[in-house]
Amino acid sequence: MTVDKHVDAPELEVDSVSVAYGDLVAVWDASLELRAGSITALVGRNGAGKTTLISGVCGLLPLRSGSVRLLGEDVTEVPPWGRVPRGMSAVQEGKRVFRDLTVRENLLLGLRGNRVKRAQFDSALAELYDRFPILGERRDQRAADLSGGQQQMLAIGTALASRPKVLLVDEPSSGLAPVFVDVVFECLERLRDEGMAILLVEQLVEEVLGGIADEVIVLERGRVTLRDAAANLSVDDVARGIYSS
Ligand SMILES: Nc1ncnc2c1ncn2[C@@H]1O[C@H](COP(=O)(O)OP(=O)(O)OP(=O)(O)O)[C@@H](O)[C@H]1O
Repeated sequence: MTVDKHVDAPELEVDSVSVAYGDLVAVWDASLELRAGSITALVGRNGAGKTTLISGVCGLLPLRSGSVRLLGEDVTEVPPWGRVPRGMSAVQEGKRVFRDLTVRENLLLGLRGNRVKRAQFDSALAELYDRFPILGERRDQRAADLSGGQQQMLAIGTALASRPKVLLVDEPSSGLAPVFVDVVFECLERLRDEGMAILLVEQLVEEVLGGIADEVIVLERGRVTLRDAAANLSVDDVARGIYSS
């Protein structure tokens, strides 16, 4: 019998990545793997390097060393816009939506930015409204008039326009009331259950361990200090990882 060696291959392989701002190295030698149908949470205190790592992985910041493989292909030298059609999409921190545009206009920009063909706009929008009914109901309203949780859903919906296999999400709970955090996390869990590989930067350690994460990576002063299945970890373990150095 022939065994397909790609069956268990990770969707994303980040190998010994370092990222610097000039002389300041903010991430040292970080490695991680994302598998289909899983959520990996990246935790660490403020300034640990979480956003820097995610920016290096999606190509917004150049790597000082190391490599990134996406669906088996080395994309280390591929610019961020070239990674999107290859299957990677990112949601940056702070609900990056265009507040003065309507929900529909925001989603259309996402479709255009992701090079979806014009003839497919209607079906792609219908798919997004199906996934997020509240966005469908409010399609003609300005994004500024949505709640924080709905704006975060819109940001995620825009990132989904390219039908990514790998989704990087930077602190989607930031600034949200707990009820909206639940809604956003449910949305991420649904995407995971549909087979997406998700890297989630998150400060809410209890929520991360309480169900949403399959794997947890702790980053401290730019270095990975702990990496394990969420089921094997307690909040204290993670706190020790964060405060060990
Ligand atoms: N544009 C920049 N120029 C120079 N240094 C930066 C820049 N952005 C971040 N840093 C530094 O890099 C380090 C890592 O910052 P980063 O934003 O990645 O941390 P973080 O873990 O995402 O923090 P937070 O949870 O506060 O968002 C910090 O020391 C920060 O001061």
